[in-house]
Amino acid sequence: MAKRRRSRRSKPQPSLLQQLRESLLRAEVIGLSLVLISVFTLLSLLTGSRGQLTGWWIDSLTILVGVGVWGVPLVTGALGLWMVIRAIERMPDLPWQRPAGCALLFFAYITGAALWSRLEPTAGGWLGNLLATGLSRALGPWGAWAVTSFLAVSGLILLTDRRLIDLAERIWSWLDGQWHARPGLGGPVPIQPSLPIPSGQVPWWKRLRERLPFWEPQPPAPAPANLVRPEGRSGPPPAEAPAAPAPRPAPPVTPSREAEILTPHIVGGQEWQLPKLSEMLLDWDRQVDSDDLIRRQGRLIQETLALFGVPADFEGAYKGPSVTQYLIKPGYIERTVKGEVKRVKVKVSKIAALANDLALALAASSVRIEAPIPGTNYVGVEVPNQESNVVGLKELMESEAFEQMKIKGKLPIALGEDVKGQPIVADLARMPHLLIAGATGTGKSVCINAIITCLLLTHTPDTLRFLMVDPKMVELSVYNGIPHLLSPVVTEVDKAAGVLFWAVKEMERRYQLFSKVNARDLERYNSYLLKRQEPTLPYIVVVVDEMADLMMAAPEEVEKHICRLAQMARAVGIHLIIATQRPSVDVITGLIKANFPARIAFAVSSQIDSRVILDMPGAERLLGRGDMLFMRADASRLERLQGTWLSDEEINRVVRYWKGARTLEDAGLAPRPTPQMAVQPPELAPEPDVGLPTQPAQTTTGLAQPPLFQEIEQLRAAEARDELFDDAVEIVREAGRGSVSLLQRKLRIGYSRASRLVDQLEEAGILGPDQGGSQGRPCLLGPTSSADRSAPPTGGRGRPESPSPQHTSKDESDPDVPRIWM
Ligand SMILES: Nc1ncnc2c1ncn2[C@@H]1O[C@H](COP(=O)(O)OP(=O)(O)OP(=O)(O)O)[C@@H](O)[C@H]1O
Repeated sequence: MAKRRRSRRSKPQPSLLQQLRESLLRAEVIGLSLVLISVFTLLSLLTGSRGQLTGWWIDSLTILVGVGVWGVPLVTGALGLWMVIRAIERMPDLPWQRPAGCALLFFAYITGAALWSRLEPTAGGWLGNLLATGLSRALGPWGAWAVTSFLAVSGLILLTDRRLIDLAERIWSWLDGQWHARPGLGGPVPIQPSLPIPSGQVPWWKRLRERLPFWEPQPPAPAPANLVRPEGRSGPPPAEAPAAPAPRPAPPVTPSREAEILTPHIVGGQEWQLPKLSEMLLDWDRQVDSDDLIRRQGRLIQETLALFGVPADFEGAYKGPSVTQYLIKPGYIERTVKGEVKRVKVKVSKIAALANDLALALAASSVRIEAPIPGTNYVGVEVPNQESNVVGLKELMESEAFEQMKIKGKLPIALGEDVKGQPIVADLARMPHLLIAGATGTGKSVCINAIITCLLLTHTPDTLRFLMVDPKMVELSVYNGIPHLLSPVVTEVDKAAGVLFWAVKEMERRYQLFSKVNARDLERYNSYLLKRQEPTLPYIVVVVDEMADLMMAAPEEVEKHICRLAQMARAVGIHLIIATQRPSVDVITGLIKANFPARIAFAVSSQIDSRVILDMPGAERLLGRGDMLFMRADASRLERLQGTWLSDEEINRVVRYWKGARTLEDAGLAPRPTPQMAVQPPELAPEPDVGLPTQPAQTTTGLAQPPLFQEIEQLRAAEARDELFDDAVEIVREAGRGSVSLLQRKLRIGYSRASRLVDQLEEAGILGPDQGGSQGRPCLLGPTSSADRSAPPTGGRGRPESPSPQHTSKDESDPDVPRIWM
C-alpha cells in the first residue's frame, strides 16, 4: 500500500511542451485540421480563386499526383470527419485495412491515369509517372495494367472489408433478385434493404442530429385518450409506434369466390369417388405488409441492436403469412488482446437475448429469434405482420409440394405455411403419430379439422378409417355420419379409453394377419391382398381432441394404450393424433412424449409449457390464431408455421359430400323413414348435428355406424377372463354340469379361482343357475356349440380379415340407400 502511494506521488508532472503536444495531437484537432485542408483544397479546385498559399498547395499537389489532386480533398475530408465522429461517439479504432485500402486505390488511380495518358505529366503527376514508368519497364504495358488493376481490387477489398467472394455473391444475388423479380416468376425472394448500413452502426449523422440542441424531433402522434402518465411528468406523449400491436384480424369471412353447387355423390354399391377440391374448399384473400414498412422495420432492428452494442447488418427479409423474418448478419466487435486489436464476430446468443428489447423497439406483441437460421449464417428475427393472413387449405392442397407428397406419401397432410411463405406438408404415415398442444383458443381444433379434412379429400373409406374422441363434444361431432368413421364420434370420457383399447386389439389382430403371410407392414400386406384380388385393409387414424380429460378419467389405462399404439401401431397402419390444451407433465408424460417424435406446439403461456411440449423454449413467443411450431419426427429443429385455416362452411361441404345426404335431398330422392331403416340401436345412432345452421337436416339415410362398443365390451370381457376358461368350458361340457369343487379337482386350483371361473361360465351363458346340494349347475352347451361359445369373441362382428364392405339386406334391396359398413 505504502509502495503504491509512493509510486503515485513520484509520478512526474507532464511538461508544458508535452501538454501542448498532447492537446494538439488529440484526434478531434487532427480531424478538424484535415477537414479544413480538404475544404480549402476543394474550394480552390472548384472556384479557381487561389491565394499564394492555396495556389502553391494546389500546384504542388498537381505536380506530385496529377489528376489525383481531386482525390486528396475526398480522402482527407473523410479521414478528418471520421476522426471527429470517433472522438465524439467513442467508436472503436479504425482498423489499418481501411486507410491502406484507400491508399492502394489512390495509387492505382494515378498510375492508371499516367498509363492511360502515355505519361502525360498532368495526368498521373510525378508520382503517377514514376510508378507507371517503373511498372512498364519491369513488366511491359500489359503487365503494368494488370498490376494496377490488382492494386485497385485489393484496395476495394480492404476498404469495404468484404471478401472477393462476398462481393461476387452480392453482385450475383442482386442479379438473381432482379431476375426473379420479373413478373411471372414465382418463389420466395427476400426483400433486400434499399440502403444497407455497414457494420450495424447507427448512422453517424442520425446520432449527431439527435445531439444537436436545435434539432427538433418529429412531432409525435397524439397520445391515446386513455394514456395514463406518472404524476409530475409532462412533455410529449410517447410516439405511437409504427407497428402498433394491431389486434389480429379475425379470419376473413368473405371468401373470394362463392360456393357452387356440390357434385352429386354416388351412393349404393358403386366405387367411392373423391370430392373435387374446387367444389369443397374456398379461396381466401391475402393482404401483405408493404416492402417499405419491412425495410424500415429492418433498419430499426439493426439500429436497436447497435444501440445495445451488437453490430449487425440487416440483409433482407422473408414475408410470411403472419410473421416476417428479418435476416440479420452478425457483425464484428473489436477486442484488445495483449495490446493488439482483434475483430471477433458477435455472439448469436447476444442477439437472442435482445428479443424483448427488439419487441419494445418495434412495438410488436412478441418477437421470436431463431439464432442462427439452420444452414445459413443469418440470425432470424421474426416480427408479427401488421396485416395477418389466413392460409387456406385449398391453396396448400393445390401446391406443388402437396402434389409431390400425394405421390410419395400415404397420408398426406397440409399443415400450413412457413415464414418464407412456403407450403409445409407432411406424411402422417411417416410421422407416425402427432401430438398437438397449446393453450386454449390458439388453434388446435382448427388444425385437427384441417388434417381430418385433408385426409377426407384424399382418401375414400376403402383406404382410410377414423376413430374420433372428442370429450369437448362440439369440435368433432360434425363428422358424425361420414362413412370413414369406425364408430360415431365418442364424446363420453369413460368410453374413450375403450376406443384406445379397441385400437390396441385391432393392432394385435393385424399383426397376427401380417405374420401369417410374412408381411412387414400394411403396404406389403395390402399388395399381397391385391394380388389375391381381395379387399385391402384401410389405414386407421385415431383422433383424440382433448387428452387431459382422458388422462384424468383413467390415467394408467390411457397412457398404457397410447404408448402401446405409439410404439407398435405404425407398421399396421394405425396412427394417432392427440391434442391437449393442458401441456403439463401429468398429461404429456415422459413416456407419451418419447413415443411422439412429431409434435406441434401452439402458443402457450410460459416457457415451461413450451419445454413440456417441445423440450425447448419458443412456443411462449407465438402469437396464437394458428401460429405454431412444428417439430418433425426426423429433425430436432423447429419450423414456425401459420397453420391451415378451414372454415365451418368448408368442413360442412366435405361432410355433406361424404354423407351423401345432400344429393338425395336435393334430388328429392330422400326416402322417408321406414321401420326397416331404423336398424341402429339408439345409443349407436349418429349424434344429431346441432347448432350448425349450414348443415342440412339429417335424413335417416345416414350411414349406419358399426356396433363398436358392443365389440369393445366383448373384448374387455374376454380380456378379463381367466386363462383356464377354455379348459373349464371343456370340463363342464364333458361332465354335463359344473361346480366349484369339480373345477377345483380337475384343474387343481384353489377355491376362489374355481368359484370365479364358475361365475364367468355363468356370465358367458355356459352354466345355468345353481341347483343346490351336490347337483351343481347344469351345462347349457350342446356338444357342437362349445367351440363357438368358448372362442373369445375377438371378431365379434364376424368380420372378414379385411374390413370389406358388408351390405345389409337393406343395402342390397334398395340401391338408393347408402351402404352400411363393417
Ligand atoms: N390457422 C388459423 N388461421 C387463422 N385463425 C385461426 C387459425 N386457427 C385458429 N384460429 C383462430 O383461433 C380461434 C380459436 O381456434 P381453436 O378453436 O382451434 O382453438 P383451440 O386451441 O382448439 O381452443 P380450445 O382448446 O379452447 O378448443 C379460431 O376461432 C380462429 O379465430
